[in-house]
Parts: sequence; structure tokens; C-alpha cells
Amino acid sequence: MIRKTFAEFWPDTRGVRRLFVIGGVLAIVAALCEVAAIGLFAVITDEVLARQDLGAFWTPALSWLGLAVVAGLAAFGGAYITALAAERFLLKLRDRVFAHVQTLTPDFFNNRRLGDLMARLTDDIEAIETLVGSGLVKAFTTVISVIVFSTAAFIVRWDLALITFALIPGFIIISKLFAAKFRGAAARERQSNGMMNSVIEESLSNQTLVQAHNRQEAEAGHLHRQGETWLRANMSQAWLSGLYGPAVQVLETICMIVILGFGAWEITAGRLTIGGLLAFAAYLAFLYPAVQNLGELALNVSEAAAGSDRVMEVLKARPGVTDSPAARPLAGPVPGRITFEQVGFTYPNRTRPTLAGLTFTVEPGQTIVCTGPSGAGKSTLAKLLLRFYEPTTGRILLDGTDIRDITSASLRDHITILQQENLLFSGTARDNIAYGKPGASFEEVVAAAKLADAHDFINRLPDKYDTPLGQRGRLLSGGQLQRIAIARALLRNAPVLVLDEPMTGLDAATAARVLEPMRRLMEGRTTILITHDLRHVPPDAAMIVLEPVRRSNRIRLKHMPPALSRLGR
Ligand SMILES: Nc1ncnc2c1ncn2[C@@H]1O[C@H](COP(=O)(O)OP(=O)(O)OP(=O)(O)O)[C@@H](O)[C@H]1O
Repeated sequence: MIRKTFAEFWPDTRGVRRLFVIGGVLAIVAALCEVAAIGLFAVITDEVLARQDLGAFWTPALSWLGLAVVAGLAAFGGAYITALAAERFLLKLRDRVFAHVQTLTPDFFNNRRLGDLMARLTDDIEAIETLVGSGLVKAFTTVISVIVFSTAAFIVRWDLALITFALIPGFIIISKLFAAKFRGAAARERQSNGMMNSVIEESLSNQTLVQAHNRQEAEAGHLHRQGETWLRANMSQAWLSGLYGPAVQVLETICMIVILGFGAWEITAGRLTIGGLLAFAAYLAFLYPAVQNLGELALNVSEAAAGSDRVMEVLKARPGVTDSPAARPLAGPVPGRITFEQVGFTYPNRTRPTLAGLTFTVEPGQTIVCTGPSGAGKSTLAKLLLRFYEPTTGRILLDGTDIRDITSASLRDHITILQQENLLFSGTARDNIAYGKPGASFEEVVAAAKLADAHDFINRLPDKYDTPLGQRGRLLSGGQLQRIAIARALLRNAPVLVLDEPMTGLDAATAARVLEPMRRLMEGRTTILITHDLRHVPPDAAMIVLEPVRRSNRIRLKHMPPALSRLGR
């Protein structure tokens, strides 16, 4: 598992490895200074205290002070540089995972809870850092400390040191026992952290629904239950890590008592000085925490492994649709002829096809109305055109080129989709419109807003174009939201337009208000208008009536009946 985590995430340390090495080296310098300081302590005990010679005090005392300053600076520098490297590593890793997540097609998100994904992108990534970044530095410096202090102890008295080392297997056994149990608790903790985030995210983003249904208590209870699961997982961890310290301490105390007893015997026999014994004990006082740290690192590794499992699962997810190596961006002007040729489609997790034998063409600039009962596959058609899914059979062409031979980025650059719910961001009116064309000038934004009949109401907002629109644009009315979305689409200026139930949720007066800007948007663009509501469709539009697949889609292509076209005006 650890090897897998390293194989996956070690490359992300590129660029910060040098910082980690410097941090590690400084930590070792600090440890060496401590070793030398303990040596000076032994000198003071034996040369000054035992001989009562004050004259010999100053040189070791001042050297000790000097060493303490160097050790302090090295420890500070080491901690700072390691933290910097850790943060940079985290930044890079989060960027990589987020960039990967953004390549995944919507079906990945449809099957997951957003809160859990967010936990993976934040807390779980941090857990990986504690293993691959600062954890590695800590492991390295701890191992070096163990080597340095045990060598020092060995030099002072090899026989005493051997007694100490005899207890090391005890440390290893205890650590292994604890780490094995800790792993399960850590996995449960990571998972319930994700669940808790999901509950919070879903509840907060649907507050209107929650309050309108008086479900506040139920939501609170839901979160409480998840919180309890989390608490239990955390307590198993706390129980294990809390017990680990005392268990190790008992072992250390046994060791210390043996050493002191043996040391006292050696002193009475004249083979050891008090200073020597004190220095030896001081080395042990540094050695034991280092050994203890190693054990704790084993616990951290379990925690990190649980987080890394969850991040790797995301990284392993592949987009449902990828560009083939032969795919090319669209070159030159794109008139926007769309052709569906015998298109059939079955959702990956379904057995029954949603579309079958769907064939039609929309000429450049023409509008086609796609209607039919709920569940017939109208929105699915739009998802196929945008290549969120690949047709199971048949093909879709844009200006005669199979869309599989066009890069997804280029294809989507030429298509604008306006959905039932216009997902706006929490930014300002200006940001939301300019989202359609990064780098658009303010003048362009205003021109698009004017064409979308949004300029006047935006100007009446408290800060005009700089007014934040609230979470997903919730500070606006449905019609205003739609007009901002139309302005964004106008600014984007793509030759193909897909309108998926653009009037849903708007009352007759608001729909009438949106209709004019919508027609301006459709003008000159190849448009697929998906709608149940035939009152608002253009009079000259051809129509596809989709019916749920039995053996094949029954598709009728026809022109609007005159009665309906009158209603449309
Ligand atoms: N991601 C999905 N995974 C599996 N099945 C899906 C998925 N999305 C839609 N479906 C199913 O595919 C069928 C067609 O759905 P689609 O949204 O295309 O219908 P629609 O004609 O647009 O319906 P409506 O008019 O109600 O919006 C439905 O039976 C639906 O349950």
C-alpha cells in the first residue's frame, strides 16, 4: 500500500525535493548540536562539579550556549523549510487531482456525493502529504536521530547501549500491533468524514427545500448520526494512539531502571563516572522519543494510506469519453450543420436503450424543435452532441466530420448549451456574463447584456455589473437568471445552440420577456430547441417528436402546424 502511494504521488514532490532535503539536513544539524551539548554536560559534571573547579566551567558553558543557538536556528529553519515544501507539494497535488476531476464526464459526478468528493480533495490530500512529504522528512530525520543518539550512547558505554538496544524489538512489536488496528479505524474515519461533508453540502445547498418541507430537524438528525459515526471512528483512533504512548513509556521505564541499576553498579566498581552515566541517560532521553516517533509514524502512515486510497480511486476514474489520438480541432469557419445518423444509445448502467436509430439533420442556421414525452431521451440527445457520452451505435456529424474526430475542447467551443437550470456562479453579473468568453472587455459584456435585455435590470442592481448574484445566482429571479445566461451565450458566439427546456419554471409573462432575447440568440445559429412547451417555438422550425424506445425511436420530422406557430408569436 505504502509502495503504491509512493509510486503514485512521489513524482508530485518534484520541485520541492530539494526543500525537503534542506529541511531534513537542518533537522539533523539540530540533533547533532544536541549530541554535542550533552557531551559538554558530561564535561561540566565531571570536570567542574565533581572536581569543584570553577575555572573549567566557562569554556564548556559558552560552547553549550553557542550550540544551543545553532541548534535553535537549525530547528527553526528546518521546520519552516519543511512546512514550505509540504505546502507547495499539497498545492501541486491538489491542482493535479482537481485537474483530473475536471476531465471526468458528468456521469462520474452523477454517481457521487459532492461533499465526499470535496473531502477527498481537501482532507484526504493532506493525509497523503503527511506520508509522502513531511512524513518522509520526519521518518528520515527520526531514523538519523536514532542512529546519532544510539551511536553516541554506544561510544559512551557500548555494554549499556546493548542493554538498551535489546528492548528495541519490544518497540517494533508494539508499533506493529497498534498500526494494524489503527489502519481500520483510520479508513472508517476518512470515510465518515466524507459522508459528513456530503450531508452538510447537500443540506446547505438545498436549504429552501429543507425549510419549505420543515425538514430541519431531520437534516440535523442526519448530520448528528454521521457525526456520531465519525466520533466513534475518531475515538478508536484516540484510544489506540492514547494507549500507544503509555505502552511505550512502560517499556522505556523498564529500560531506564535497568540502565540506572547497572550504571550504579559500574560507578561503585569505579568503571563509570557520574557524568558518564548522566550523559548516557541524556542520550537515552533523546533516543526514546525518536524511537517513539518512529512508532507514531507507523500510525500516521495508516492514516495517510486510508486517505490515499480515496484519492487514488478518484485518480483512477477515467472519463467516459476521451479524445482519440486522431482527433483534431475544427479548422476554419464552422457553419454548424448537425447530422445524427442512426444514433442509438444505452446509458452505461442501464440495459434498455434510451435512443435507437435516431436520424436527422439540422442545416446551418436552422432551428429544430425536439419534443416528446418525459424520459424520451431529449436531454440525452444534447449530452451526446456535446460528447458527454459516446453513441452506442451510429454517429453524429458536425459539418460532415464525425464528432469523434474533433477534440472535445474544440467541439464544445462551437456549441453553447442553455439548460433548464442555468447554473450561474456566485460571482458578479459581469463575471457571469464574461464566463462565456474569458478576457471579454466590459464593453463586450454590456453589449451582450443589452442584446439579452439584461442591461436595464443589471443597472438597477445595487452595484450594477459588479453586484454579486448570490449562490448560483439565487439573488435573481428566474427570468433575470435566464437573461444573464442568454447574455453569456451571446458573448460566447458559438455557431450551434442547444436550448434544453429554456422556459421551464418561468410564468407566461416572464417567458414572454425572455422570448425576444432568446430569438436574438437563435438568429443565424443552428439551434436544437428541446421543449415540452410548443407555445414558444419559432413558426418555421422543423420538429422531431421523440418517443420512448420500444424497438426503435419513432421519429417524426415535420414542420410546425400553423395553429402552434400562431401561438408562438
Ligand atoms: N445519467 C443517467 N444514467 C442512467 N439513465 C439516465 C441518465 N440520465 C437519464 N437517464 C434515463 O434516460 C432516459 C431519458 O432521459 P432524458 O433526460 O434524456 O429524457 P428527457 O426526454 O429529456 O426527459 P424530460 O422531458 O423529462 O427532461 C430516462 O429514462 C432517464 O431515466
